[in-house]
Amino acid sequence: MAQWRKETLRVLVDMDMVLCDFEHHLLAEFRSKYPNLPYIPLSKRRGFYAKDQYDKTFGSNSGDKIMKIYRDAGFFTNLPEIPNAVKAVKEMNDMNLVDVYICSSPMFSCNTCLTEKANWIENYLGHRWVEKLILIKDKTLINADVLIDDRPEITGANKAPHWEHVVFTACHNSFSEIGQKRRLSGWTDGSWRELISTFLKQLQINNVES
Ligand SMILES: O=c1ccn([C@H]2C[C@H](O)[C@@H](COP(=O)(O)O)O2)c(=O)[nH]1
Ligand SMILES: [Mg+2]
Repeated sequence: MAQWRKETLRVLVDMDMVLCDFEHHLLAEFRSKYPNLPYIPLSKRRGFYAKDQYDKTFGSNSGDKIMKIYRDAGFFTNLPEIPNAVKAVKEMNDMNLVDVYICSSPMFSCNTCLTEKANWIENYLGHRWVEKLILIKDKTLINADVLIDDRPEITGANKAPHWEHVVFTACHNSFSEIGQKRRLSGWTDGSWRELISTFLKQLQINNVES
């Protein structure tokens, strides 16, 4: 019987706070809309949901204002790029034996979020990449080797996802406890190459063993 050999490293790359700067844009919009209201500078952001921290710090009126901003049409299309993300992801996908997909959780409470996320990918990465876009609430259901994502805890229906979660450093998680997980601090210092090379070596070892 022919042996099944897995030959490519499948990498999932998240969107918000990995490819696109959700937090920076959210704060800029909040300050421009409400110049007289108190705000949380990015250096003081803690916890995944901005709304939760605004609720706790300034009351739910402030949290509701924050939420309204990211639910408004145009918010997701207009997110700026995380520095060097597009170049790095394209280079990663061009590496021998590496196949990159974009994997993002859509926000169904925002009517335009799905199409805006696809628009962002088309605008920044190009039309071909829209076919590599996976929009799903539960990332544990996707079979891949690596997931690069800023959310420190990723849980879902599959209690033992195949991928290894690498935590991408963002303002809200820089002080979060991440246990044994690896971190990627950004796209500008080239450390993503070493990370992917380590995974590739592991894959080659597994291929030889199988
Ligand atoms: O404060 C926040 C931060 C994020 N969200 C939403 C917006 C997105 O739909 C997801 C995160 O998407 P990924 O591309 O998978 O990072 O979470 C929010 O509602 N509030
Ligand atoms: Mg994210």
